[in-house]
Amino acid sequence: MKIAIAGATGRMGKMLIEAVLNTSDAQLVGALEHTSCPQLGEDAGSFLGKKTGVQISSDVAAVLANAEFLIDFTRPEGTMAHLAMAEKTGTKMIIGTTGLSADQITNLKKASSKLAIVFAPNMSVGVNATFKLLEIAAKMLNQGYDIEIIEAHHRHKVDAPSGTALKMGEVIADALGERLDDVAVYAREGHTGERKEGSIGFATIRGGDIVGDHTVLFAGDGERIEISHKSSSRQSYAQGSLRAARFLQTQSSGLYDMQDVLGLRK
Ligand SMILES: NC(=O)c1ccc[n+]([C@@H]2O[C@H](COP(=O)([O-])OP(=O)(O)OC[C@H]3O[C@@H](n4cnc5c(N)ncnc54)[C@H](O)[C@@H]3O)[C@@H](O)[C@H]2O)c1
Ligand SMILES: O=C(O)C1=N[C@H](C(=O)O)CCC1
Repeated sequence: MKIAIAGATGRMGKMLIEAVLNTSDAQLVGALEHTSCPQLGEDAGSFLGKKTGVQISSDVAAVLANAEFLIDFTRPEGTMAHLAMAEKTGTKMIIGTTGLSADQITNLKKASSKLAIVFAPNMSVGVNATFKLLEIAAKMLNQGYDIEIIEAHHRHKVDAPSGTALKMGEVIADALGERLDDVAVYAREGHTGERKEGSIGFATIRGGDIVGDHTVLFAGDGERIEISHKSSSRQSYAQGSLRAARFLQTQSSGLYDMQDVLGLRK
């Protein structure tokens, strides 16, 4: 698999470069960064003390012309710019960027009529298994349990709630026959009044180097059930992304997520 990495100097970009270099069926063919990145022109493996022969570049057209796959963990505006070029070059995309707007997701859907894309807020196997556990729990605890989603991430994270927390909310709302937009409560402050029955609350913690923790609390009378996932390394996201690339080898178009990649779709 000829793979280019976008956001090559970021937390995920570096993890992905290392994973590609250590994977026998993958070859690093490009490393993208935005035009003001100080490391442009450096070898993409220099942070590992390795020479890969791939320079960090901001030339999206040139990098994508040479790549079968682009793994993109950047920012929504970067991902959209890369997508526009990938549509021209036919480079399949694995997108982990979170915080996309509804319009940006509509653009992804349009592009996927001709381009194969995996787009998922969390590439780890464990989180995607947790989505299934939440679906089962929500169906079993659909009366008398208040649902709250608590997520914690490092101090550098720029979007909230996390894409994973929002997806957990969607999975639960869907299992309960609701639309997340109708039942979500994203913030509480001041005199909020009593909790609205059937709402799904979100709470966000940001601090230190927390890789990513998610807990869904089902709070009933006299008991609480918690379903938690905790990431201790970004490796699980990188390995999931490589699984997504392998999955896309046999797809010529369509928008997929990790449930498709892992064969978990019902
Ligand atoms: N889906 C998942 O499994 C998963 C896992 C971890 C992180 N993420 C998401 O991935 C994204 C990146 O996370 P991170 O911790 O690596 O962030 P980061 O800030 O460490 O890295 C982002 C990289 O993108 C680059 N970038 C920023 N804006 C750009 C633009 N407009 N064009 C091109 N490049 C641009 C930055 O220079 C940087 O190298 C976030 O949205 C995060 O929520 C998703
Ligand atoms: O570190 C981040 O940023 C993460 N973002 C994803 C999200 O928003 O859910 C996945 C977990 C890590």
